[in-house]
Amino acid sequence: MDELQTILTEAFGDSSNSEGEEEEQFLHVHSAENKVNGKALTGSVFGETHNWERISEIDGLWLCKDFLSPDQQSKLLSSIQQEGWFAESSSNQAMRFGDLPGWAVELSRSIHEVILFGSYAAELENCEKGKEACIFPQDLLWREPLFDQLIANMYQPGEGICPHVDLMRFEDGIAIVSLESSCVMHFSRVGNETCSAQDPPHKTPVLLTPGCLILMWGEARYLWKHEINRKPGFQIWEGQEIDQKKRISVTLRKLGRTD
Ligand SMILES: O=C(O)CCC(=O)C(=O)O
Ligand SMILES: [Fe+2]
Repeated sequence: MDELQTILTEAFGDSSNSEGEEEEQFLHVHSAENKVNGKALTGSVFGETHNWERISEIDGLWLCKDFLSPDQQSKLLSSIQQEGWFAESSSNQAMRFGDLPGWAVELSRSIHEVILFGSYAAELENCEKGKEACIFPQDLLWREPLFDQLIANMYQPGEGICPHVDLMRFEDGIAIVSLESSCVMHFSRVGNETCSAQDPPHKTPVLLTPGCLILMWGEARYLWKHEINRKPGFQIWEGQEIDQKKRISVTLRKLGRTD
């Protein structure tokens, strides 16, 4: 068994013997391959390669565009649909605390795995070291549970979310999975607000495509606001206005301790 597989097996157990077998398992570890000698390293989870991108302007902001395959996205969407949260047109948000639904536990586990693979790949490639290269700090990655709160948001075309920093009641280390429509999420530094049209605050755009995962920790979580403005004229990427559809996102966080 190769080294990476050993680490994963130690961390998660044998994936063929996973818990919650009554839940449909929409994510599985199919293969793990690495090439320690060559330059190329393929960290593969669910039989696919995952690429991590660091948003260089913002410390602690990471994007994994290919987190979920189209098939995995459909399965996740149907798990969400089965919850019935968005059955009524008036409802566009659902929150769960504590014990998360089985599919969300599985999603958290997959997030843990892709971070672990990505971190291991970066270490083997021996590229950047230190804080800058860290996809997710170890103390956050290994906390138990990784996440115990979820919000599912559904946005119709034109709907978004105002600039905000997530509440302090949540710990550091937040994950957001995007489904259906692509959108641009903008990040702006806290304290850089200006109302002047001549001097608008600098915003960093990040394209969230269906199936992508973003992680926010440290500065990205505490010192930057994030927003999605889907009003006409704001969803521009590479000079083109994004064709908006309904969008669903799943945000996973960990409640802070109250003691
Ligand atoms: O829908 C999203 O992608 C973002 C959601 C969000 O920022 C939040 O719920 O705090
Ligand atoms: Fe947020």
